[in-house]
Amino acid sequence: MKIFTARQIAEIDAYTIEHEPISSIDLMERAAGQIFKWIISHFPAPQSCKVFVGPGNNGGDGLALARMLADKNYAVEVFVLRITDKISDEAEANLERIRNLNTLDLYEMTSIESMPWLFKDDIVVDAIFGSGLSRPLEELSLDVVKAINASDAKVIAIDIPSGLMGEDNSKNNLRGIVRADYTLSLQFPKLAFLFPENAEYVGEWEVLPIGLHPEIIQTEPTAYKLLTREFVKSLLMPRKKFDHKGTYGHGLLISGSYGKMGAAILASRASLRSGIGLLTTHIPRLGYQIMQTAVPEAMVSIDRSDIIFTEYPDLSQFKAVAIGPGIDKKQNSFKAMIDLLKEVKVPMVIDADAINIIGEHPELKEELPMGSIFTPHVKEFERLVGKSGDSYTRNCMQREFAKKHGLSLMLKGAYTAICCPEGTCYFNPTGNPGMATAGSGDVLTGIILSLLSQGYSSHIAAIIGAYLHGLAGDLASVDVGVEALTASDIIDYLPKAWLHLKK
Ligand SMILES: NC(=O)C1=CN([C@@H]2O[C@H](COP(=O)(O)OP(=O)(O)OC[C@H]3O[C@@H](n4cnc5c(N)ncnc54)[C@H](OP(=O)(O)O)[C@@H]3O)[C@@H](O)[C@H]2O)[C@H](O)CC1
Ligand SMILES: [K+]
Repeated sequence: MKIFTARQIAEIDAYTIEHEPISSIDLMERAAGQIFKWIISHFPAPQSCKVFVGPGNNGGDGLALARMLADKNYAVEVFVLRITDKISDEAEANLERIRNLNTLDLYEMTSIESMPWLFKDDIVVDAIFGSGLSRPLEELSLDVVKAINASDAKVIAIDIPSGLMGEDNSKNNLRGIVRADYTLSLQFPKLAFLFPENAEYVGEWEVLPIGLHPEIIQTEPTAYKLLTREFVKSLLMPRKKFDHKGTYGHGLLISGSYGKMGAAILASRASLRSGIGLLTTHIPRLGYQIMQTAVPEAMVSIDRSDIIFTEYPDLSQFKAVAIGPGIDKKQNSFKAMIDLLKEVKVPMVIDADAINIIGEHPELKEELPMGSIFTPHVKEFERLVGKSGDSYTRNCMQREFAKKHGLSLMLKGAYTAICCPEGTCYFNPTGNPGMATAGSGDVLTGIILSLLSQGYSSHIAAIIGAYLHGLAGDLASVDVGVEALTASDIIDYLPKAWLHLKK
């Protein structure tokens, strides 16, 4: 699903009005109708509804919604914030439609003195500002937002919480943003919904389709996309009857150190559960027996060191290489890593301490094989790319790094972001907080190595890998819950995740 900027949404809106064709007031009626349907299905018993309305079309949506709710016997009070003399034509028309209705109460607010008391059982509809917000809130709108946030009422934001910018909130006044329980976004999610620091404003969010024109949605370019099952499924390569294990590639996993052999086991098992033809796992000598016992399907390559990674086998037979899970940052590992980066010609997955080694030796960034995939969590990301004060800026740095070095850079977390060399950033919707657990990243590395070895191109392997990993975690959490979920559970649910994805 494409994610557009506020400016693009306005263009898509205008295109729809011209080419469907539909009048803009009817499009607003359609948007309000969708929100109305959502509210009556989630809050079916008519109850007290206080609708706060701003000067633009977001306010217009709120006014049309107020009329619909009043018609359905909800006790509706509408508060029109007189912030400026300007009011959009559609908001004005919807204001006229309710001005003489006796089914609702209409108030004009010129100061915070007329702010009503908000009760716990009230539904507050936030229709003050939408995608047309151009600057941080001040004066009356700021005061109203603070009062809404101080209440216990259930807050439903239309399109986007008022005060939140669709993309960049690095210079915003964070005290002037509505903290919604639910955000009902029209047709597309906003980029800001996918950043962790905005979760407290957005609450639970849903996208409500309002029938914007499919032609422009398809042709309008965007750098941001939210993955869907249909899209990820469309990337899968079919398996053919006469395929053999050579068809699905031979991958090399460099993993494990003294005390961290579990990482090698987890990544190997995940790789084997994701369709790889042959897997060789290179480990320090001490791990030999445990590896052969725990993962009999994997071949083992033994390092001369008992405890760390210091060398690697002949690379000619491998279609892809993964390095990082459970290795250490010792000097000899660093030396072996330099040699490996210079020699390797196939795509690589670079994870964990392998990322940290590169972060500590920035000169290595110039050696990175094209088509590599980096899979840092936020701390590793900072060591590799640099620090930033907010997620939007971090995302810009991430996209820039991927483009500059010609590689895929995945930032792990809720809505894992995968930035590709050509500039697109995909966000992954699968996964849950139970997956923030030891070994979860090792499993992901194993899955991606497996996909690369099977011949998927780097960014596609990263996309399928992230989606599948999160899906396995989601399916596991249904049965084991989020607290008890372990990395081994994610592996155990990979078969179900594959079936679910291909359904
Ligand atoms: N997705 C769609 O296609 C549809 C969306 N709809 C709804 O429309 C809004 C967007 O409407 P728009 O009128 O563009 O924007 P707003 O409602 O957010 O309001 C813009 C007006 O507010 C002024 N403004 C902006 N920031 C501030 C501020 N901080 N303080 C005071 N005033 C502010 C702005 O003035 P400018 O000076 O910036 O020009 C505008 O006057 C969308 O979110 C949906 O809810 C349609 O209903 C259906 C189709
Ligand atoms: K809003």
